[in-house]
Amino acid sequence: TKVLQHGAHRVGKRTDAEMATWRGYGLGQFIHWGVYSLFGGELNGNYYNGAAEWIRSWKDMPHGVYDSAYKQFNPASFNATQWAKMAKQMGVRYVTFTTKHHDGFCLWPSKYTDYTIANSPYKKDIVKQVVDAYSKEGIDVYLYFSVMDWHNPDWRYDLKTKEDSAAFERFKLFTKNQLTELLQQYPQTKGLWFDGTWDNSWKKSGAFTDTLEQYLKTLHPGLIIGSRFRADEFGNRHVDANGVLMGDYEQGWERKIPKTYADVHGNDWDCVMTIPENGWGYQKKWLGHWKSTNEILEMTAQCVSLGGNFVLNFGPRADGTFRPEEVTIAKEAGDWMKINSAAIYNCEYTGWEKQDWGYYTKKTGENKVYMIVFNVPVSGSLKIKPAKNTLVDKAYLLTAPGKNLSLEKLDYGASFIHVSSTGYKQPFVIVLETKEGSEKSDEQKAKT
Ligand SMILES: Cc1ccc([C@@H]2N[C@@H](C)[C@@H](O)[C@H]2O)cc1
Repeated sequence: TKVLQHGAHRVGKRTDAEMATWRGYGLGQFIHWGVYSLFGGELNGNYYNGAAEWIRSWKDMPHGVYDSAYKQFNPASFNATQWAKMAKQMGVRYVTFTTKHHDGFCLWPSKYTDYTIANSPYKKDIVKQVVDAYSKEGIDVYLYFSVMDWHNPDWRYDLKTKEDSAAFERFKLFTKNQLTELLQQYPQTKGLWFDGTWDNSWKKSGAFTDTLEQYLKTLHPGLIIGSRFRADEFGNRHVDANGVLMGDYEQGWERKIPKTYADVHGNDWDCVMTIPENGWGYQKKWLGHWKSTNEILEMTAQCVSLGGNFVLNFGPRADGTFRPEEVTIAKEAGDWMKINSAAIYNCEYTGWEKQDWGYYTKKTGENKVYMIVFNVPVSGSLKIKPAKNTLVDKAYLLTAPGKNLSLEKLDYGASFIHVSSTGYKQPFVIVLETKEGSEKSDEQKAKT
């Protein structure tokens, strides 16, 4: 391994209480809201075929049109309490909210630029309303912050000239100042979700990113920052030159989910996901397929079963209302979570061999394993193969703890759980009560 000045400062997961809370969330909400929400991916009847929050970069979008649109941003009926109650009902344990996206428009009254909500017709501090309302509902708040800032004239994609470097020095100070005011104005914030850090200018600023991260954590002890923030002195991102994660959790799973536990390399991680195929800000027209509630629940179960959190994005309209599809998903997912959240909250990877019917989760130190069943085979026989030195005492539906399901022992320590093969409209949870021990083969039994 190389001796790095600005690589990872910790190998393996954080072991403090704040990170343990983060690890147990299971389900989160992402919200993308800003000037881009005014356009909804459309201008003069033409639709941008990229992600709606990137519409400023569309060749058909004159920068002057986009950069003056904030003068129309006036969500008079915005009600952060309604947002927070919808999120509470959905069963999310944390929310990640866009304070400033790539366009540079600040949803808080930043002292370091005029391009903020304070100079819009709405005037009021949106970040404060969101932080206060969600915290009041008991939902932890994380702030999304884009380093890349298309509005700030000192932003640079690369550092080629002395002038570039002089400008970027000003930009780095601007970034540090904005992050300082966010943490000082909104101290309830539990973490920062960084984006827009892939360009050479930032990759060439490894030492600065290291110093800044340490400064932020000194300013706000316990602060949680993912792997998308830092670069090491060689410009490596997410993992340093020695392959060690730089950050409190792996932040690379954007619109994708790891297939196996090996893919997560023993790190904490979250997956952030859109309901349509792509697009985070409000889009008038969702292109292609959008996910059903059952698909969302399956992604949630898949993430928790591999030790991560699933974070579902909502893109409210410029007036602060949500699309009906989003309201429906929040309601339906919440109804399922009300019954089944024992298999999601504070759950982790079990190490049991994955089966086709769905996903295993378990709580640390509990002699229970949860089966979250999505695909019941035509036989109605669900195969289970406990981890070695683990026996299953009994099995029952989470919703019917008094009624044991029939467990048929098979060879090699496997068993069948026989359930009805039809009639399912949504996933369900089976509880396996476990104990230490190993299956005695017939020969072994015969010997004793
Ligand atoms: C190529 C690319 C860059 C940035 C993004 C941003 N990350 C997501 C969390 C959204 O904020 C999206 O705009 C998506 C794709």
